[in-house]
Amino acid sequence: MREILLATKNIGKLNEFVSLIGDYTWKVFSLRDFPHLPQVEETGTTFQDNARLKALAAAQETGLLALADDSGLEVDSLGGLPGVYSARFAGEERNDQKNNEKLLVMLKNVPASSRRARFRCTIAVARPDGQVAFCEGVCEGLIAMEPAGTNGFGYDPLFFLPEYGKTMAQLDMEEKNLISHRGKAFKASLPLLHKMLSGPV
Ligand SMILES: O=c1nc[nH]c2c1ncn2[C@H]1C[C@H](O)[C@@H](COP(=O)(O)OP(=O)(O)OP(=O)(O)O)O1
Ligand SMILES: [Mg+2]
Repeated sequence: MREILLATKNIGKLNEFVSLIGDYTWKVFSLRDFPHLPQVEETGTTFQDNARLKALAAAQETGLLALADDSGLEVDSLGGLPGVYSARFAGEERNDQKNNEKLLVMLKNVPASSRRARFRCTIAVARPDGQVAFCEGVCEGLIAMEPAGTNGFGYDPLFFLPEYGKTMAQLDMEEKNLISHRGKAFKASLPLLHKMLSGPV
């Protein structure tokens, strides 16, 4: 059977990928199946750099085809921040609640009309032989004035989707996967996955 390693430590992302992979007849591994792999430092300055670092390390250390995601939130009125630093926005210890609070404070006096933002996701698919390919997905929205909803993770409670009248955290996972940056990037990656699985890994 085809095998793929989902190289993320984020349980929210992992659940979304497992749901996205859904019916495909792949055997899916996660980093929990390889607890002794070293931590990958996300030293890149772009989503692509960090996605490559994570996917390549996982593929080379396990011998499996590996898929990694580097993603984040770009807020126009903050010049694209927190961007590639989204996970570490309020400090190295990575706390979603604190990140959301910091974002609201920074946008305190910003009116609704200037709160445009987008989630961006770059997926890297890497083979143990060092071959890497990338896909991207984007989801446009607005930063809400206060959090709403309990689904999802990260900045979902603050990410308002005008066409739904809901935040991302008020959608269920299937709804989120249909429109999210990650869902779009994953769909775009399917031909790549098939291509990279077709040769000997
Ligand atoms: O759908 C999303 N809904 C809400 N927030 C999101 C989403 N997608 C990314 N984000 C935020 C969370 C985190 O603050 C950062 C990702 O950081 P990022 O380094 O890619 O992921 P991570 O450290 O959580 O896990 P890992 O690197 O092991 O995949 O952007
Ligand atoms: Mg990370």
